[in-house]
Amino acid sequence: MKKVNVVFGTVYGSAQYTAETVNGAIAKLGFTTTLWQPTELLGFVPPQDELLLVVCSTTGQGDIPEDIAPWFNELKNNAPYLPSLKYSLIGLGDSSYETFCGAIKQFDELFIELGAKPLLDKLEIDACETMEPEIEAKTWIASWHNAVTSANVA
Ligand SMILES: Cc1cc2nc3c(=O)[nH]c(=O)nc-3n(C[C@H](O)[C@H](O)[C@H](O)COP(=O)(O)O)c2cc1C
Repeated sequence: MKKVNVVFGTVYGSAQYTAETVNGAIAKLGFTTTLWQPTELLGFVPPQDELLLVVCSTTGQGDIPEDIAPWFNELKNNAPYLPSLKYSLIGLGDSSYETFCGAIKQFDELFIELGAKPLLDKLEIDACETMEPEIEAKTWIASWHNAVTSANVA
């Protein structure tokens, strides 16, 4: 089975808890996972023969949290070409902002620029609708697993 890299960006900790929960759920499915701390990410170029899952909240006005912003900027500036990379995205946001889940949308645009391919539609979790984003994310992992299996990339 492929290895899975789980990375997260957070301000108040919800995205971290969500990332920890999905990391556990993916490991339970039999995948080998690495849960990266945002501080460890500088210099990390996602290996293209492994899967990438980004869990990220939005701050400011559609902005990327400060903890993961250096990695985002590094990827943007270095622009590694990653045509074989399959990525998945979970965004945490609040639909009372016009820039709902703006950070995960920025990640989506960045990975498309780098040539990477989304494994399935991103999940956007709305704080107006749930206080427990990790539960929605854990349910979504079933779709993620289906996509991995049907794309035959496991
Ligand atoms: C100061 C501030 C600014 C925010 N800006 C946005 C935003 O632009 N778009 C959005 O969708 N959510 C926004 N949010 C909502 C957070 O993304 C949401 O509450 C999320 O669950 C927080 O996750 P975290 O604990 O991982 O940081 C904002 C929240 C705060 C407190």
